[in-house]
Order: sequence, then C-alpha cells, then structure tokens
Amino acid sequence: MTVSSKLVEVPKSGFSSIPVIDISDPESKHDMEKACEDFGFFKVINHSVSSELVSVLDHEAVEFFSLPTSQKTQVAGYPFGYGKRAIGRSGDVGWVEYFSFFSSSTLLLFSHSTLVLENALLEYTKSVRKMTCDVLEMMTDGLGIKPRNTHSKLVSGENTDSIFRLNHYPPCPLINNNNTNGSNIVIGFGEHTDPQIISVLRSNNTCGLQINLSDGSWISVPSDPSSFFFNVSDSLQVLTNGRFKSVKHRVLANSRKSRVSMIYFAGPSLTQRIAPLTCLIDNEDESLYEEFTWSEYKNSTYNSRLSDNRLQPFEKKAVSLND
Ligand SMILES: C=C1C[C@]23C[C@@]1(O)CC[C@H]2[C@@]12CC[C@H](O)[C@@](C)(C(=O)O1)[C@H]2[C@@H]3C(=O)O
Ligand SMILES: O=C(O)CCC(=O)C(=O)O
Ligand SMILES: [Fe+2]
Repeated sequence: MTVSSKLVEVPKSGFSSIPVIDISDPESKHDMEKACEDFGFFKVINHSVSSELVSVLDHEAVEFFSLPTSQKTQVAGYPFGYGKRAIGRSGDVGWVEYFSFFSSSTLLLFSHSTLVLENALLEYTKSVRKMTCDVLEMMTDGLGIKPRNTHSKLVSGENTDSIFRLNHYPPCPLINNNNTNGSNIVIGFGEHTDPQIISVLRSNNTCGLQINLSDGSWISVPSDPSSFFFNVSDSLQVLTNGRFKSVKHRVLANSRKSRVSMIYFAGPSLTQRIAPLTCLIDNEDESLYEEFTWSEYKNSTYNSRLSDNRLQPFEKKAVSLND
C-alpha cells in the first residue's frame, strides 16, 4: 500500500488565527457563532474536562499503539476496532493507525460484542459529552434559537450514535526534509468533512491538523494539548441551512514526532430527521437540503470516499424558469 507525498500548498493571506472560545464566559456565544459561520472550527479553553483524565487516556493510547502489530490486529474490525493505513472501505489510505469505539451515553463498544470496561474511556467520553452539550447550548443561544437544548438534545439521548476514536500518526521516514522545492508532505488522514453534528478533538503536542479556508488555502492548527478543537460537521451544516460550515480538514504526518489524537464524533440517533430548522428559514423554499434521517446519511457516508462531497446528493436542485 503506498501513501502519496505531495508539495505543500502555500496558504493565502487574510487569516489571523484560529478562533479561541472561553466557554466559562457566556458572552463567548457571539464569537462562537461567528467562528462557526466563518470557519466551522474553533478552539475551546477553560473547559471542565479533567487534565488527569486526559493524561490517563493519553498514556493508555500510547501503550496500546506500542503493542506489537500481531496483538493490535487481534482487535481489528470495521467500523469499530483497530485499523492501520486503510481508512474506510473505499480505498483511502493514510499514514495512520487507529482504534474506534461505538459510544452511546451508557457504554463504549467495539467489535459488536466486547464491552470495554476501561473506566478512563467511559469517564472521558462522559465528560466530553457534557462539554459538547454545553458548547452546543452556547451556540444555539448565539443563533438566538430557543430552547437552548435544540441542538444538544440531539446528541445527549440514550440512543445517540456517536464514535470515539484514537488516532496515532507515527513519525514518517518518507518525508524528505531536504527537498529543494520546499518541504514535501505525507498525508496522515486525507481531506474530508465529518458527517456527524460536531466533532471534539484533543491531541498531544504534535501538530499536523490543518483546516481548509473558504479561499481553498490550508491553515496549520498549532497543537495545544490542554484545549479542545471543535469541528462543525455535515449534519449541523444542514440543521443551520448552510449558515454554519462543515469544515474540511486533514492531518499531515510528521517526520520526527508521533501524533496521538482522541476524537469524539457526536452523532444523533439513527432515526433522527435532519433538515434545516424551521426557525432559521422563512419558508420551505429557502431550505437548501432535502430532509434525511441520520441512518440514511450514515449509509451513504460509509459508501463514499473520504474527500467526497457527501452532502451533494441531498442538496435541493435549483428550479429553473423553464422547468
Ligand atoms: C472513507 C471513509 C472513512 C469514514 C467513512 C468513509 O466512507 C467516509 C467518512 C469517513 C469518516 C470521517 C470522520 C470520522 O473519522 C469517521 C469515523 C466518520 O464517521 O466518517 C470516518 C469514517 C471511518 O474512518 O470509518
Ligand atoms: O487525528 C486527527 O487529528 C484528526 C482526524 C480526523 O479528522 C478524523 O478522524 O476524522
Ligand atoms: Fe475528521
């Protein structure tokens, strides 16, 4: 399996820095709303997730990924379990290995049958879910929508379909630091948007994550192990009728350092209807998307390539005067 190495695209100007949201300050709702409109991405500080919990999980992740491949492949599986290089089922590859878990409000599962009793994992996802709900409530407030739990209730019920994933990007010897055409890159996790409602990412001190701006340029996100990065995902873009942007992002491998990230993909229940909120549109004609259930969207997602525009089949066709 080969992993491609390409030239870096130089980011265009006009971007100052990643929006930083202090969630201990209720007034941050305005900055959060703007960050979701402009980038679909922001960093959260002053959160309540315990740093000890994060350190324990970080340590466990490093331990797990240091095991011999033969041991890791004993828990291989898709969509839940261990995987290496192959991302999804449609031929995407990256310089990455990972471990994914199904996460509901009460349990963490992988490989359909094994209950992972790791307290650190359960405690971490519980705490991150709570922070996610707080963030979604602040965001809903920022949009002027009532009630405040309009979005948070979608990801907090018993039957929600969320994923927790550990990614490990080992140092990559394919990166040639002496390349005279500028540095070259190796893709760790190719460009994509996340399909769920919102994703919550925390990483160790190794950078690599990049987000794509509306002008097409890639911006490197400086690592910050004590903060969380929030991505607006496809379903939230639909719920807000395109007002919030599902951010395209990717991860580049590093030549010297390992990157370990932990991501909570907050999804709704399988039967949840996803359509623009009626309070954000004046009439049905303004809706940019056909309604779908999360189950329908998930099925179409899991048959797609990483870089596909998964929302396109659900966009409403413009009606021409000749129709
Ligand atoms: C190529 C793929 C991997 C992915 C499922 C898909 O067919 C398209 C979406 C991908 C993605 C991106 C966000 C998350 O990492 C993920 C777990 C998800 O829900 O959608 C992955 C899927 C995956 O790695 O299985
Ligand atoms: O590992 C990372 O930092 C981001 C990976 C990612 O975007 C994903 O798993 O969907
Ligand atoms: Fe992602």
